[in-house]
Amino acid sequence: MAASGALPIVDLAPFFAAGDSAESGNGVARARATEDVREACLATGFFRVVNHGVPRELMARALELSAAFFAIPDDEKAKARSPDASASLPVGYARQPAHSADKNEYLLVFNPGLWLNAYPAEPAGFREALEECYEKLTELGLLIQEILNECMGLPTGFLAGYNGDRSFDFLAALRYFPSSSTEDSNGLSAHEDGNVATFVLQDDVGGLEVLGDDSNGGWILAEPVEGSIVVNVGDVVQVLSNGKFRSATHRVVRKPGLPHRHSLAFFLTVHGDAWVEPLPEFVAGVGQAPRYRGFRYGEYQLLRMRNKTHPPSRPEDVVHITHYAI
Ligand SMILES: O=C(O)CCC(=O)C(=O)O
Ligand SMILES: [Fe+2]
Repeated sequence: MAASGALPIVDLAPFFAAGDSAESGNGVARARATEDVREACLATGFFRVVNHGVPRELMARALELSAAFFAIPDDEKAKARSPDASASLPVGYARQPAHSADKNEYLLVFNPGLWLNAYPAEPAGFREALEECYEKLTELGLLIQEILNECMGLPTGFLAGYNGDRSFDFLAALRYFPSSSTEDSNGLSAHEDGNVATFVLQDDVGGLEVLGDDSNGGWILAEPVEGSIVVNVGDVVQVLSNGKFRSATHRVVRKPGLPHRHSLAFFLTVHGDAWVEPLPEFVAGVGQAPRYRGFRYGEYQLLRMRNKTHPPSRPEDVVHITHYAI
């Protein structure tokens, strides 16, 4: 059961206003927002942003067009897939296999400026809405990365330099199937995201839940709030911070009697060649032993993908970030 309690709200307006000297009202407001992000990352790893720079009209339009896309017949949706089965990226439409515990279908879009995506022909305007969302969510992602840099106490611009390549980010348009009272309610099993941070827009159906920290226990409902974007930190930040910042555990639950649920999730990631290990600021600098071995991000991504394509028969063989724990 989802515990009551709400996600912390972070107002990003001061980052879009002019004037950023530490003494100005704006500087104070930025510092407050940064502290709010820090507290959320130390607790559950989840928060909600408002005044985030992604136009409301665009969010509503993208979700509406996404619903229109998923409503077309399956054989039509299946056409929005890479024509080349050996393509290096899983662009386009896919549906969870029937045996999967996850009950959803999705359309994946990679950086439109760098990759050839597979878009559906219908509905008109969907491709444009996805590409606009991609651009705006990348901007938001980089702003949040800058804020994380600040709240992790890293030298100015460190994360921007470490993660300056945008070729592995992606956007997922998701649709969850309604659940009948005779099946279990899982929509997306409890998991942590492997990336830097994830940004979720959702319709008004609800179902995204976040695992609370020790003080509030249980699952917290990330309720739909129009115009807001739910943000969670992923495994890369957890490792860089040597476990100090939480990669949030979350899931999607389907309640019987509710219609399909639609969401758009943007994944800010690092390049596959990026080396991920606890940063000195969180290890030697503070007299702590590293809690993770270093790894190449692409290796972790492949192992996680194999969890899905070849689910291990023993649950303990599913690869999580604990794979690299010392
Ligand atoms: O659909 C959502 O609200 C969340 C999706 C998610 O957690 C994921 O795709 O990793
Ligand atoms: Fe997730």
